[in-house]
Amino acid sequence: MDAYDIFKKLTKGLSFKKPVLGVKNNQQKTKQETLKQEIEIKKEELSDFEDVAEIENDLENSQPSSGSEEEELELVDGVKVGKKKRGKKKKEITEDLKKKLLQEEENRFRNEHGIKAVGRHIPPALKDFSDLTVRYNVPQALVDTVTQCGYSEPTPVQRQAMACMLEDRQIVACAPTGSGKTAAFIVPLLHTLGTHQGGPRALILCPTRELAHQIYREALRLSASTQLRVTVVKNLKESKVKEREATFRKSDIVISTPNRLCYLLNQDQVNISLEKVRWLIIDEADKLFEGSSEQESDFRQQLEQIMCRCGPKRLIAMFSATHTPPVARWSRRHLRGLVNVTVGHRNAATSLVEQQLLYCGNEDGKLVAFRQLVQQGLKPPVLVFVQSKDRAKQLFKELIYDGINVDVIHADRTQAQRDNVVRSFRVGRIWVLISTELMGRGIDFRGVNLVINYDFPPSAISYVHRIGRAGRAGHRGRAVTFFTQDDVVNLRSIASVMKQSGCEVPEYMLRLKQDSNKRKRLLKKAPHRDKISTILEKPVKRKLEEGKDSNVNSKDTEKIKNGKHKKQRKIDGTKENGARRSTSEKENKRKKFKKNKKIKLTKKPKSGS
Ligand SMILES: Nc1ncnc2c1ncn2[C@@H]1O[C@H](COP(=O)(O)OP(=O)(O)OP(=O)(O)O)[C@@H](O)[C@H]1O
Repeated sequence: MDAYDIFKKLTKGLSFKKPVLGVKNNQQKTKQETLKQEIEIKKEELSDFEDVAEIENDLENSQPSSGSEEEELELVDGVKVGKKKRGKKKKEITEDLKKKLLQEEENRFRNEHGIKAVGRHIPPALKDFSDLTVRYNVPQALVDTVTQCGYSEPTPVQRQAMACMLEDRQIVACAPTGSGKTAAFIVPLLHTLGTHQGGPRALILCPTRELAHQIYREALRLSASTQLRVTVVKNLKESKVKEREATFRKSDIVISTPNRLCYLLNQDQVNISLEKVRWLIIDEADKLFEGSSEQESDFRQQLEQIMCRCGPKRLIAMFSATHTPPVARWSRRHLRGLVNVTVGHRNAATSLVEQQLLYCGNEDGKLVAFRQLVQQGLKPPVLVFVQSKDRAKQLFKELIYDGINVDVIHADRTQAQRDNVVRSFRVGRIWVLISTELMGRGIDFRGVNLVINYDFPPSAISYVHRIGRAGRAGHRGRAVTFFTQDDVVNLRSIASVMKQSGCEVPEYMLRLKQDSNKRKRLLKKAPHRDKISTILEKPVKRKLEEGKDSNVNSKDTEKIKNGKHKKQRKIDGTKENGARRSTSEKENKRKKFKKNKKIKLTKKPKSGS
């Protein structure tokens, strides 16, 4: 006991005038500050919450009395000055501290997994799949099915989104491509819906038919241990509509594009109720909300129609790898108690893909660059993106005659053809698949090694999704993006995405001026490009002949010099010296095809037709 303490005890209950109090207060302040610091240090040292209350008590008990608190003091034998009861207050402090520490621990866990969650009372992220059973009573059989699918631990988006959905929280989740968003919403649905009752009680909307089928397959896989029925809306021929209606009613989960669903709902002979719908999932939400105004977005009207038909208790969850202002605005307005979940940086490309930009000069240069990539050795499967159906067809014609195992998918192909192509690509019968933006989103082809953006993507968002077809579920991939002078408008935004995901890009690209009007125009209308065709314009040809172009190897140059290179055509379509492969089987087929086409065109229409 020092002089100060003796003095304090002796003067207990007496009041002093300012000068003495001032000294005392200063001393108390410094003591309190030291104590606070001590508590903070101890808190940081704590790793186990259980001990917190105990240590907090110890610290508080060792705390010297402050001016406002009375201390038990024996003045004369048996005469005691009372002490304030602090038990209740202490308990409150301990509870508060416990909560704070739990929250801190939760935040630390989220940070470790790159999860950001914004909203009120956010459910803690799952530590592993067994948390599903412990915290939410999810049947062990369902958890076992998840692990049997090869999912040993939840991905970051699954950790947070599953917990939110299982606590009936509406969410907007934005997580990198290939990070398991599909399972993130399917597993909670399977648990929430419980037993088979029909309905439907959950609707999943997505932008393309291909994606709907893929989600359907994943839902089937994950629901193997349940009695729930899952269906995908397909084939809406008049004759089949009644049949579809029946299947629809018997299903617990229905997957569809908004177009198909609204078409079915609006059929006169169909009477479908969405009253029982509990969950409405919108996958690739930003794609569906594309268009800056309500008039531009058909989807918003379709969504309103669907939402009006659903019961008042329906909940909404939106998922995508990219997040745009229209989605943010809409969700803020319509989703009560919303939790915004973001994994990593918003609108960032997956870090699993090694990205590269390749300047090709012009359209001919692109074809040369493509062939060079082939010569260097492509590791299939390879996905090639072009900007339109016409260009997809043109590139296909070029590559098929190069003997590449290639096919093409675009909106002009029949459903059967599209299904067939997707199946063949999945099983490895096709090595190179040319596609329009149709396959740019959501499609999960396991193990795509290389994505080639033959035509520059119309926006950074499109770029993120396209290259995200590679580097999925933890596997690494590569993306090569061709560009010409015509693509400079969007070059900076794409270079920035690359830089953000850790790729090297030339500094000048990040400093390029951006013309927002031009960029908006490009979003609405793709730039005009020359036809994809093996036309060697003079400067390129000269370079090739001189072997100056770094994109061309010596073999090519040799062939060009000897006039033996494949298929050179002039702009007017006549063949150049040495370009014909009259002996080749493929060339014969081509001639035959042309001949047949001519015959068809010159045939007189039948009378009466
Ligand atoms: N927990 C997990 N562990 C391992 N693999 C997983 C896990 N969850 C999902 N996957 C696999 O990851 C791949 C990508 O999943 P998914 O298609 O759901 O990604 P996504 O996030 O929806 O991608 P995109 O944004 O491109 O649509 C799938 O092949 C899926 O089987």
